[in-house]
Amino acid sequence: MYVIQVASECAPVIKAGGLGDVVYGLSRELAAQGHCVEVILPMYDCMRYDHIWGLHEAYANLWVPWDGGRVHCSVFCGWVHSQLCFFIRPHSFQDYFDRGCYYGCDDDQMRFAFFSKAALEFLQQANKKPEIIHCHDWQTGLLPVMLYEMYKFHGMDHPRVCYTVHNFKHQGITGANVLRETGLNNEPYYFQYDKLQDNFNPFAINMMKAGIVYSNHVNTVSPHHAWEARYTPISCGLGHTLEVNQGKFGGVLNGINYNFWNPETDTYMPEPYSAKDMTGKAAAKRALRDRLNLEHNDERPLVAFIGRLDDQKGVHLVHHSIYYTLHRGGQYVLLGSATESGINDYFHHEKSYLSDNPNCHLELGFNEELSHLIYAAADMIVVPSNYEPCGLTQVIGLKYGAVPVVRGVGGLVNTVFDWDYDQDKPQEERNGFLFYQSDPAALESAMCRAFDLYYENPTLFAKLQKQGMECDYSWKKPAEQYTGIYEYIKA
Ligand SMILES: Nc1ncnc2c1ncn2[C@@H]1O[C@H](COP(=O)(O)OP(=O)(O)O[C@H]2O[C@H](CO)[C@@H](O)[C@H](O)[C@H]2O)[C@@H](O)[C@H]1O
Repeated sequence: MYVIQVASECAPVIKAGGLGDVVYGLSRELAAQGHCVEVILPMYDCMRYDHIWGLHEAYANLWVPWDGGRVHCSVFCGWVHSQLCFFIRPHSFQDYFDRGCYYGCDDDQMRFAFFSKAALEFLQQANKKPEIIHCHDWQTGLLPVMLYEMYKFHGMDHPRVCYTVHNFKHQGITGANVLRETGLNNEPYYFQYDKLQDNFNPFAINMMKAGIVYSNHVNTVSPHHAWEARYTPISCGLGHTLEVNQGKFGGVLNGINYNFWNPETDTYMPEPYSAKDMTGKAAAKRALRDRLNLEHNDERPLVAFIGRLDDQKGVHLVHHSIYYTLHRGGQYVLLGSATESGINDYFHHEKSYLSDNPNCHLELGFNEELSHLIYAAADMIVVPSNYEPCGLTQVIGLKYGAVPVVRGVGGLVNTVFDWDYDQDKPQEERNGFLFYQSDPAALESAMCRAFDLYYENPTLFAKLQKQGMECDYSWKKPAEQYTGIYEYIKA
């Protein structure tokens, strides 16, 4: 099958979080299973050009109809670790993708509406005929609208659209001007409740709702989160839209790419290791302690948090996990970045307060290389999220022998099975610790069991680590599920 992914991220060249991992990992696995896969991305000035091989201009003159005129774009093409990617670069005074950041601009909705339109225009002008266009998150929500309301009538009547929601919190809610600029001119038509109108603001359109309404299939990234989205307020106002579209909505659990996330081959670590021989993990711990000036003391378990410092991730519990770890004699390493200034200030303050502590390091920023070393060095990884559509850090942690301590929400309950209490799995298939309430006492109830096992029964703790490393969260099964969805909507 010929599949084109259209997204705002693809790791490692463009990565702000898990979306990038998914677009890359799924594309590679689909290709390995025999499909032809291409990825269309914005060409940001700040992306990791060092991860692109053979970058060259493939189409010099892509003219994109926009705001009653046309915008001149170039399309570059290159390989990101064997994955063929196209990068769209507009030459307009707005400099949509030359902002030194991926997101966070006042006109984000306009930037990504433009990108979606340019992607379709590129497919049409380059005469590409994908059977499936796979769109991700609100940034590409208008693509199926433009496909079925405009481009279908210009010969693109074949592609079917699969739309994946990675995070219901960010929906791309914006005004009617986006419709005018894209050429979706019939405002009263799109401002209907069963079309693009936001469910709560009658004067706004909702780009994620647009993707849900117009795509042939919609999914989120774990079965449990799909259930939460239907039956709890976690879908942030889109519950009724999902109810109406329930026949085409489901959940596919994310995988991770074991070529990239694998302690046996990871080049960011000092020594490789595997479930059979864990000596390399001790070397990673030494390297991390050296790098971050932490005390060298093998008695202390190393606890880590890696992720966006955002309300979603349960920052109040992340904060509590630092002090609980120190109280239990452990070491703590945090790697995270915050976009909200309040949260950012809070963790900067915490960082300076703890700066002299030899058992704690807070690294505030985004650092792919360091994240690999932390996963490898950690004994436990904490994921105390308020909500979590899937979560990748616990799955990566498992592969590196970091035992996950997670809150039982979203995809975390589809991937982590409690060592003491899981009702369905035998103990030899369990891999971590869970808690359910979102308060410090609940977090402690799980962390306490992890620390007790580490201190009181190291042999069993090592067994638990190995069981986690042997779990299979590769992309093989999820990619087969996506192929099934593609086949179904294509028929
Ligand atoms: N400061 C930092 N430095 C280096 N690396 C960092 C980093 N902060 C995060 N990362 C990396 O980014 C990825 C984050 O994965 P998450 O599952 O937490 O994604 P996120 O919440 O962004 O995305 C959303 O999409 C994904 C994919 O569908 C869902 O799993 C998730 O639940 C949903 O919220 C991991 O690879 C992690 O190592």
